[in-house]
Amino acid sequence: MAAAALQTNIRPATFRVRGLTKQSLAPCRVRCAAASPGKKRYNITLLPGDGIGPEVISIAKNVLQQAGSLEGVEFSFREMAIGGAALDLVGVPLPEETISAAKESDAVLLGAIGGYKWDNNEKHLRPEKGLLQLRAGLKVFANLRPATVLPQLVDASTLKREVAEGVDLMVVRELTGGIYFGEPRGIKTNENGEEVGFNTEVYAAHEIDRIARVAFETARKRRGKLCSVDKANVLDASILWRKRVTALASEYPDVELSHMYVDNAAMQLVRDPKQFDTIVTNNIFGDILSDEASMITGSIGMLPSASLSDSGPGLFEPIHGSAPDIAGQDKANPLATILSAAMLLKYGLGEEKAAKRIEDAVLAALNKGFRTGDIYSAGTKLVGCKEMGEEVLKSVDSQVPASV
Ligand SMILES: NC(=O)c1ccc[n+]([C@@H]2O[C@H](COP(=O)([O-])OP(=O)(O)OC[C@H]3O[C@@H](n4cnc5c(N)ncnc54)[C@H](O)[C@@H]3O)[C@@H](O)[C@H]2O)c1
Ligand SMILES: CC(C)[C@H](C(=O)O)[C@@H](O)C(=O)O
Ligand SMILES: [Mg+2]
Repeated sequence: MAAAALQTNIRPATFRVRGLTKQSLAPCRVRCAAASPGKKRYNITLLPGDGIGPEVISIAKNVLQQAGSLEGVEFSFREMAIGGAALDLVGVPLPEETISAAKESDAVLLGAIGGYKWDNNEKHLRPEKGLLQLRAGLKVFANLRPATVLPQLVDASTLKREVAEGVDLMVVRELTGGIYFGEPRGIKTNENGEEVGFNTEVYAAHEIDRIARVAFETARKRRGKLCSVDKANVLDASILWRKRVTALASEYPDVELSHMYVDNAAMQLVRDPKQFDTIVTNNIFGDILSDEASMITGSIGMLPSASLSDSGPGLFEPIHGSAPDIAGQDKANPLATILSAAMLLKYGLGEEKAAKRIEDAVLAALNKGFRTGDIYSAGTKLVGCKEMGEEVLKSVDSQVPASV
């Protein structure tokens, strides 16, 4: 009953994923079967989730399908429940059927989870728990969050034009460790009868090494600058983090490594964001700094992300949440999710041409002046979530063949 209730648009899986290479995080290679002649076929798990999640996912799905079809790529979509939607359906935030489907697919595209309705649930019955279980279950330890100020959106930034213009940085966030998962944790009553809440920031050397390698490789393919952000002046876990990252630097002589305390990094991001190329940091600092970086680009509604493991499907999601304040009002900016679909093609499937089609279509829609409310500025055309999606779709259609 649960499986039937959770699934829509189900098609059977027809192939397996071989996975990402550890060293280079090259796109995973997929063995294809049962596609039309000359076509490649991939299975995608869609997790719309809550709030604006379903609104932005239905748009991103259409864009993905269209860009793929122009490049000889077919998709089978399987929609599954997660977060509050899953709690309402079957009483848990990550049903067994959902994690199984995600593991069997070639890539996972998620909208967002969470909402007021479930805010007072016990912690194991919160939508957020489902997302954390999904990330842990897929072992997606490397979360890439690019923040790029597009020339079309410089005026949407809250920073001055000369500060925001040309910003192009990548936050590499460790995603399956640190204080989010560390034990012991909990709320207990101490000897004075007072309640005490506690969590543990913990990193093993191998967890630091593998995320640092991803970051060095990422920096190497970008502008060759890596800034490791920690709190090594206070936290033991950060002292080890800095030691391990420093030790790896000799393997990447072409990458210039620097270190920065997180409080300074938060300040430098708004003072002079152009100083950053690639930032590597732990789970919680990456969560906070990426939201901060998103505003430099104009809106949190613009930032996509890719979460990758050593092998198996990647998870692709906008960095924003379910935005309950605007859910159901056709106000959400779908571009972060559309650009997450482009990251899915590029990092998850190695379909760079189809990815480029989506990126170009987003730029084309912006060039035509279309803006959702969060990125609106005088002289541009205010549209809703659906219309922005339709404009991106039209731009995908009207493109000449993409060159990568
Ligand atoms: N990955 C996720 O699914 C994820 C991420 C962050 C927060 N959450 C959850 O989402 C819920 C709301 O959290 P929050 O309010 O702190 O963060 P949020 O990101 O949902 O919203 C913060 C602000 O940004 C706006 N916003 C977010 N996305 C937007 C978009 N695409 N277009 C236009 N405006 C957008 C919202 O309207 C709101 O004013 C909570 O339950 C939280 O736990 C989920
Ligand atoms: C919803 C929450 C668990 C999540 C996080 O903290 O990782 C979110 O803020 C994010 O950035 O994806
Ligand atoms: Mg966050």
